[in-house]
Amino acid sequence: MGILVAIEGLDGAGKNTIVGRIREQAQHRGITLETVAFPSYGRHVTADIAAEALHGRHGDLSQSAYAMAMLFALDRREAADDLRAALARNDLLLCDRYVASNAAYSAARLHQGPDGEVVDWVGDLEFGRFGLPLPAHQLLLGVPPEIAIDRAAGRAAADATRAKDAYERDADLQSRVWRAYLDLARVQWMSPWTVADGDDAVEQVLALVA
Ligand SMILES: Nc1ncnc2c1ncn2[C@@H]1O[C@H](COP(=O)(O)OP(=O)(O)OP(=O)(O)O)[C@@H](O)[C@H]1O
Ligand SMILES: Cc1cn([C@H]2C[C@H](O)[C@@H](COP(=O)(O)O)O2)c(=O)[nH]c1=O
Repeated sequence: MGILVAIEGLDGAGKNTIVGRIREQAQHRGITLETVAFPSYGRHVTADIAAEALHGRHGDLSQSAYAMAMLFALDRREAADDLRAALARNDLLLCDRYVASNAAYSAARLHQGPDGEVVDWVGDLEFGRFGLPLPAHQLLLGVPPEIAIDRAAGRAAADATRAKDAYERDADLQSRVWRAYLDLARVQWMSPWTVADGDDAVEQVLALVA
């Protein structure tokens, strides 16, 4: 039975890049690993509708923080059996975004803290009612908004399929999400957290299964 580790961070922080580096190092070290990214674009309709809403479709759907969080939560609920199976056959299951993304973005949208109503609602819904596995560890990529926003802009300029969505275009929201993530890490929401980047992030994750 393996462990689930969630990689969290801002849009453009470099989560996908770090996950790739951890995968490469895990292979060298004989650690069995699977990775999964949320939202599950192209696999679950809930994820695709959420993305479409953040690109201006589906009327006023994206205006509701709770409606958006519910779509992201239902996307993970559909993946729950696959997550448990991946945990059973690997040392490490690495999630590029997990439940804490919902907690951080929802809290930031609603101007609430880590002890606010929406963070409790996300935890109760996803870990309680939906029975999603708790992460053994949550790693927040220590990349602040001014850097993450630049990286997301560079990516959008280089790749027409990565145009910025409503969350990525909102610099104030990104700053509040950063604060929300730091708060979740400070209170060690749901499981142990660390904040790291680059080689430190890679080594911290691999040390959990060494
Ligand atoms: N350490 C780094 N230094 C400079 N650029 C980086 C670094 N890590 C990632 N990038 C670049 O920043 C951009 C965003 O990286 P990436 O796609 O890994 O971020 P992400 O956190 O997965 O983003 P999102 O959540 O928005 O999908 C990419 O163009 C990537 O090449
Ligand atoms: C999984 C998840 C994501 N979000 C937010 C975070 C991003 O701004 C968008 C889309 O995610 P991507 O990594 O940029 O593709 O959705 C969220 O609010 N809640 C979640 O659970």
